[in-house]
Amino acid sequence: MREQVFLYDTTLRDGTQGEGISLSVDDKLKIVTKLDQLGVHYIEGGWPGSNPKDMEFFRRVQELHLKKSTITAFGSTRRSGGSAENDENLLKIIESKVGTVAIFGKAWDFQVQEALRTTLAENLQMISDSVRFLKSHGLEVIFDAEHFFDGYKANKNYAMKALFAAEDAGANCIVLCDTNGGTLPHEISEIVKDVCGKVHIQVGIHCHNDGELAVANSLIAVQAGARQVQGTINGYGERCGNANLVSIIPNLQMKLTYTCVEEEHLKKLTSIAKYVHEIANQTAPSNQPFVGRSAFAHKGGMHVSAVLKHPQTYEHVLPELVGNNRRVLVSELSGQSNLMFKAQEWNIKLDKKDPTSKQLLETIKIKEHEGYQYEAAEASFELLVKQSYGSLKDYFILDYFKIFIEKNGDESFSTEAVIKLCIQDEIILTAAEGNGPVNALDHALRKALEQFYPIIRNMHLSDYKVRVLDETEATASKVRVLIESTDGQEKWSTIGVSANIIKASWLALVDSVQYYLMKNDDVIELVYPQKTNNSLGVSNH
Ligand SMILES: CC(=O)SCCNC(=O)CCNC(=O)[C@H](O)C(C)(C)COP(=O)(O)OP(=O)(O)OC[C@H]1O[C@@H](n2cnc3c(N)ncnc32)[C@H](O)[C@@H]1OP(=O)(O)O
Ligand SMILES: CC(=O)C(=O)O
Repeated sequence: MREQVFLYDTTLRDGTQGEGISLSVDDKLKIVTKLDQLGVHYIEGGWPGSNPKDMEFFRRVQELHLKKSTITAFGSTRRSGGSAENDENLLKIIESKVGTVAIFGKAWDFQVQEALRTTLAENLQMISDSVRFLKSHGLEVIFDAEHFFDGYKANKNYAMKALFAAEDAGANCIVLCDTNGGTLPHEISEIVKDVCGKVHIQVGIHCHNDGELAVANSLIAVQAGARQVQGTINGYGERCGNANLVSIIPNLQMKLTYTCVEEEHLKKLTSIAKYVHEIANQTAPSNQPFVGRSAFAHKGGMHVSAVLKHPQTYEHVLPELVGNNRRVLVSELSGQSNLMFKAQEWNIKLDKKDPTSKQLLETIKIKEHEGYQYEAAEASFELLVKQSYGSLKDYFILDYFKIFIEKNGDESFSTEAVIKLCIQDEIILTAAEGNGPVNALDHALRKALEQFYPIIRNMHLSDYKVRVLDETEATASKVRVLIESTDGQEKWSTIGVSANIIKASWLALVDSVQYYLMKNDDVIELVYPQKTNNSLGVSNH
């Protein structure tokens, strides 16, 4: 029988204490909807006594019809020397109309003396008064014992008294917080076990990641008896962050024997992690466990060879179980197996023994040595494979291009490109201006191609990156140009390498256009059959 572990998400509160994370009320409401769909039990919306935004959140969240999640408010125990009934923070919690609240109180004598500047007895009274007050208003009360593990190590007797004060006042759950994030797994295990043997209400765990152990500490706390786990999506939070629920959930559910969410909801983890990164305006780390783009990306030839035989050889879980997917990267570290996998994706039949495959692998390794990086430019790689196997239709031939850059008297520069192409036996000469040489070339190329392939209007370049490959050569250095393009739906990346930045850009640009035309060949054939029935070569590769 699997035991239930309750999830308590604090992305909207502790998560926003992370540097660079700021969420509007609308952002918070969107995240709440997703967490409810995942099946998170508690969602801490914010601190009503902190700011008007959080107060507005608690007003508006009542309009959502949540299926699974309970919204909770956060706050501290009453101020030292005051009364709970008159405490502004506690009154704001009541005003927020939540049914559940988490209040934090000090469990470390050092903190009581240094941060609160009050007596140990008054702190226990603050905990007790605050819990009792909130309970008298009919709330479910979760008591977050701040700095519990440091407090336990410094003065176990006092740390336990803080917990008993909350329990005796009627708290429903006691959460042990590793607030400074420095506790080690074996300490967490021993201390949680001890506490679970001494209190009679549910015990929870709240870990920070300062020792990069927040996930491990949360898991071991559950094994030691904790039944509520607090954390954030993607591990956002104060300093180095909170325990990452996106990793905790599959570990508890797939590796250990606990239930947190319904089995089929595990598949939502990848999309929810991405969604929250997007809303929080954060770059998703590609190596994020379980859900990152690289979490199941295999690069070494040996690994790919084995994974193709059985995924378990280099994967700890199947990617689809958490909504992710397996990827194979191509680089100088590839073997034939990498090529086989990629070719399969494009419906090309490759034979490991075929000399063309061997030749292709050698070409890749030589090109990577020259500075190409195909794992970052899969569209260029696909073109290379198709060209090697003679299945690439060429759409235009470059005769020449010329670029004119003029510096005018008023400090401004003007740039113009002239291009001559052969497209379907016709010679086309176009000129265009741009705000730089690559932009002018792009415009001139499009002007020529649009006459034959109007579909080209649907695509544009969305990113252009240049990397100097050998800095010691200064302006004579080789450069790698990576271009990202999009048609509004798909994105693709292409690459060019040369000591001449214009040439490198041209190579990447031509690949980008060529790739788009190739991907839309059926449309081109359908709409302009008379213009595509010959095959012309572009000497780009
Ligand atoms: C471990 C955690 O993550 S706890 C959550 C931390 N998060 C935040 O602080 C974000 C939201 N905070 C805020 O908006 C503000 O700090 C407020 C509105 C809550 C308080 O603001 P201010 O009244 O200006 O106080 P300030 O932030 O400067 O100091 C905190 C006060 O709370 C007191 N305090 C700290 N912990 C507790 C506690 N558990 N119980 C009661 N009082 C506490 C401190 O002693 C200090 O009191 P002092 O001003 O008498 O020295
Ligand atoms: C309560 C809380 O956020 C902490 O102790 O880290």
